Amino acid sequence: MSIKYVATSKLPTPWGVFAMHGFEDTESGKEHVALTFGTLSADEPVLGRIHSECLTGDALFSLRCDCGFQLQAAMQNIAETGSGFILYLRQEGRGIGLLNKIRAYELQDKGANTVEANEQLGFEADMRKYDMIKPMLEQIGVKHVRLMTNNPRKVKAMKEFGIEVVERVPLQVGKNRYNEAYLKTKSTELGHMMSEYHFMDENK
Ligand SMILES: Nc1nc2c(ncn2[C@@H]2O[C@H](COP(=O)(O)OP(=O)(O)OP(=O)(O)O)[C@@H](O)[C@H]2O)c(=O)[nH]1
Ligand SMILES: [Zn+2]
Repeated sequence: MSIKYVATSKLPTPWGVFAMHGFEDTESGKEHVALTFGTLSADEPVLGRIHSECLTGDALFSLRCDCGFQLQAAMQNIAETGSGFILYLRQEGRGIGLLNKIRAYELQDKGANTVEANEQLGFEADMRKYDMIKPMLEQIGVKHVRLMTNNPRKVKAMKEFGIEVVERVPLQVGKNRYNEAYLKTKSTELGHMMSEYHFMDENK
């Protein structure tokens, strides 16, 4: 993998003005983004999130998953803390791509769970790789992280790449009647830590 830093711009959001840093994986052609807020320290732990692309949840308001709610909560937490980062990684559908995710959703509409659907399509449950994290964090100057996630695989991956995860910060938001079974499968089959999830108010 070779990750090339390309450019930085401002990204004004409802939670404040982030900086948006663009990266290219020159081997795969994938374009990744790092958002940063405030001044990041290389010596102190920084609040951050590694977020995998979910077009349906992040941009199309889907209630099938928790992604969009987690992204918003992470941006809000970072702004309230005064500093932090989000690595927005273009590995849609846990690495199988958007169209295969729609195929997987079709199978889930017929009764498969999220893991079974991937397997019926010939994929592993989670195909993501995290080797872009290290060069991206190097570019934004982060070495020690308070990681917002419920996913133990992300914590493990960061440690494998030599980044210290000082703390795992739970990010359990957006539970609703459409993603309840999906969240349960993430917990039982993929090892996610889910103890603090509460139902969202869908009328909000
Ligand atoms: N293949 C597949 N991918 C899904 C499905 N539902 C959501 N996804 C993808 O799962 C990924 C979720 O990524 P993250 O938001 O980083 O979350 P996570 O790995 O579950 O861990 P957290 O940090 O706890 O949120 C995204 O790439 C989604 O597109 C599904 O049913 N099938
Ligand atoms: Zn999602």
